[in-house]
Amino acid sequence: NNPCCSYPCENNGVCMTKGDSYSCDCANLDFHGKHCEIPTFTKKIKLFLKPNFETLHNLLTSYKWLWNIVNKVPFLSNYVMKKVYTIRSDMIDSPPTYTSEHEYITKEAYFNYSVYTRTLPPVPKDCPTPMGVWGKKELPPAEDIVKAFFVRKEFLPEPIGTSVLFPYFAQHFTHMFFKTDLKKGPQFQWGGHGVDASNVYGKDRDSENNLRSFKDGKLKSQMINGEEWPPLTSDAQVPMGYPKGMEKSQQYAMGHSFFGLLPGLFMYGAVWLREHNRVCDILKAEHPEWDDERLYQTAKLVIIGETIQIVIVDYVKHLSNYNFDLIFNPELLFDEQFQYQNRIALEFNHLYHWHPLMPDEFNITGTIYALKDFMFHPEIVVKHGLSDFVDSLSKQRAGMFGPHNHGPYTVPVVAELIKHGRTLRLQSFNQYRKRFDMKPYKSFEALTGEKKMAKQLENFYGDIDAVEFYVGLIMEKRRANSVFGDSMVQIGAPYSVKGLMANPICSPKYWKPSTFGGEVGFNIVKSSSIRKLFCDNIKGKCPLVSFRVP
Ligand SMILES: COC(=O)[C@@H](C)c1ccc(-c2ccccc2)c(F)c1
Repeated sequence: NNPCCSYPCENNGVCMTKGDSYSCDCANLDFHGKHCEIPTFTKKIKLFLKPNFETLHNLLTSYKWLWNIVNKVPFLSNYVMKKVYTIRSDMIDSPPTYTSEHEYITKEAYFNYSVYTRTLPPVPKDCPTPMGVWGKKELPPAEDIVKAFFVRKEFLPEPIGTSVLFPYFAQHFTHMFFKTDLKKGPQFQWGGHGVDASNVYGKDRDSENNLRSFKDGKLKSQMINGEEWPPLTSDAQVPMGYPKGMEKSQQYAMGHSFFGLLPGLFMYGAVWLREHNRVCDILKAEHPEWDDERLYQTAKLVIIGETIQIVIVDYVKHLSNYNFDLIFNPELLFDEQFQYQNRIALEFNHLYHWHPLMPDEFNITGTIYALKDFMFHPEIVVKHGLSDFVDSLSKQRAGMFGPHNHGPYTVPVVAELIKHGRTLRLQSFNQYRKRFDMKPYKSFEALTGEKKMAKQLENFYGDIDAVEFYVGLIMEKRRANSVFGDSMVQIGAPYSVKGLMANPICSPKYWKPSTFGGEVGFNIVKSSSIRKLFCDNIKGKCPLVSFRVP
């Protein structure tokens, strides 16, 4: 059978069968030899000089005094940030190379936008085991894995003090580009492959037109108790997945049909709506001669810019837990070869399933809501007011990403995710470790950092090289004072950084004052932060707005 099932080619060499033998294609790689195992001379030097992940991570998350200096010296902080941009982005194939439908390169991979791209091709169908050659003939039932390792017994709080504001930001932000079209299949998606602010403005022109007021560039909204909120679907006809029996007066219209489900998403929908309309007022004051369309389109670009700024300096800064202040500055890449194009990968979608961060109940200024009382009740946010709501989420701890912390409502979601990984024949966790420059784990104990679960995992999978992608991410031991394990950072960071910096607004032709309505708009982008996003849109005293509990 297929000799490529054992993945004999190292360093991203491409395995090609020839009858029942194989050859490794090492073209355009810094390696050669039968298995692309021999580095070229220059590569040897680079590999020697490359600091290993462990040292880098420890350096970045300790030595506060050192980073306080680096953060203050632009020459140094810009140098470090440019390294982060280039090293991370270079890990992503651009143009995209594989899809879930073929284990070899096809023209589909480039021209078919309606599927997620794949960083590693699917395991060939004619292999001895689901993971190639390792492990058992059959993978254990997903339900058994979930029951044994994922189900929450008691809420495990996130160790560094992440607040519930954080996972809701993650969910609202990533629903811009994680839009699986399950009717067609788990490899199909209907998103725009990047930060396109479709979570605010809707998925297509039709939805956009229904959400716009067509006055002064603004989006439709309604005033309730002196605060600005999203309109109702009776006023803005966009598809919102509300359950049948739901009261009409609670059916709010937003950019994504899913956002009516959770008040945390409604909160972000509301604050971005206010921010868009606030920016329109500022732009109109600057350009009284501009019509509705120009105000709308320019405000939209400002919102995209604000989103990327906030994601880098607040959101990613928090989850990386680095002492180094991350910077959003596209100019750092202007003297590099850089592809301003992005394609959302299936693996990025899978790794971003952070449901363990969600608690089972929410404390909003003393009122406790069980998750089931939260769902499809966006009016809770209106009742408490935006200020008290964001303040409460900033004070409540999020859950830890790891084993035994999936709440009951998320168990079916994660079981389905594991099944999708199998349908789409994702390669093993260790294969992805190698693809992202990490050493594969040699034992189950090395992966989990303990004995009990390692033994159980071994009973299920038989071989460490047969552990599935998402299971590996969940079971991986976490480093001290980190939100995630090494693999989540090392695999997620390239997708994340590429997705942010390859946005068109970061390209030289876009990244200039005139794109954002002049210096005023440009400065709104550069000075935005999660705290400012809320405080600029809440009258009176600003509440606590933080991804970390006090
Ligand atoms: C040097 O490390 C990095 O590049 C930092 C900035 C970094 C960047 C992005 C992530 C990240 C990982 C998973 C999902 C979303 C973001 C991350 F965990 C760390």
